[in-house]
Amino acid sequence: MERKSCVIATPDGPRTVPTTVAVAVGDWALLDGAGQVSGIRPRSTEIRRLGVGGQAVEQVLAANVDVVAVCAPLERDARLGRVERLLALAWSSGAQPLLVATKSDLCPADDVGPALSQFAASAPGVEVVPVTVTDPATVEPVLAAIAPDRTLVTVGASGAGKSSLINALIGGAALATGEVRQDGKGRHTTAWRELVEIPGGGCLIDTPGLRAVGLTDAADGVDAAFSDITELAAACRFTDCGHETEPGCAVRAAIEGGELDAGRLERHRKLQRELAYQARRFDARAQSEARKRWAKIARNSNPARP
Ligand SMILES: Nc1nc2c(ncn2[C@@H]2O[C@H](COP(=O)(O)OP(=O)(O)OP(=O)(O)O)[C@@H](O)[C@H]2O)c(=O)[nH]1
Ligand SMILES: [Zn+2]
Repeated sequence: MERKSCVIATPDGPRTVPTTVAVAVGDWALLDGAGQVSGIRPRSTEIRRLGVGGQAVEQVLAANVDVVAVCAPLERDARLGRVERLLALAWSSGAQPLLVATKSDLCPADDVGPALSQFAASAPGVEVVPVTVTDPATVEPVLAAIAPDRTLVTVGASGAGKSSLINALIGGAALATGEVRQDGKGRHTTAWRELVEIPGGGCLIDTPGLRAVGLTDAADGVDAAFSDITELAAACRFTDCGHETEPGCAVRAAIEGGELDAGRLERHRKLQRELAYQARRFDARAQSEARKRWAKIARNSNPARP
């Protein structure tokens, strides 16, 4: 997405400047003599998703992020597929994911333990932090993940509590948080992307509500997000085991032994199918563009043709 101007942070505060290159929030901008952005420093990490509307184009949501805080309300039988998809997005960015279980004050006491266990099983290798904005001490582990100079981005469904978490982290009301609609569907409360400095060191990026996240080129991220299944599958008798009825299947054995949730295997399959589908679409788009380019070259080299 090419932008004609962008907002950069300067020692004197934010400034809107023209740009000749596509920039993402978190980029380090290089300014030329005329004061316009003429380049960006190489990115250490990149959070990518499919363009809005599911077009086969990639969109960089944020750059140079160190920690991706996947936000989801703490509840029993939460939408784990959505959490796992965001964790795959986080892993594929190159940043360290963190699972922030928001609004823990709304979770009935009896459900807290089981809900946290479900989150932990959906997030191998990821720290799970329950937080509530009603108790500022609960965000301490998140602050610890940012200090002293790291950048954290929040991702999660609209209404998941991203802006509220950021407010709690900076200890103020810098971002507007929206009222959730009475029908419980929530609404798009943040319409911009913002980079905020935390008084204690580090930076926060708030992205607009991600209702649907299309993964792109995230096979490694999906592998990392499902490292438990990837590791189990390595012990299957057949290297191409489909974990259906094959003999010596370590994945099915883990499900039968109660160590792996059958639903998680299903969700893993679903994400893999989606990735394969997206890869085909990207291929098809690349081929169609190559055809158009060649047609144009052929027309230009033979002006007599229509
Ligand atoms: N009870 C309670 N409510 C919370 C908590 N955190 C957020 N909320 C409420 O949940 C609603 C949504 O919170 P936001 O922080 O605006 O959610 P968001 O993820 O930033 O939403 P978008 O900007 O749409 O992406 C608001 O009404 C908040 O007041 C919490 O810890 N406890
Ligand atoms: Zn198997």
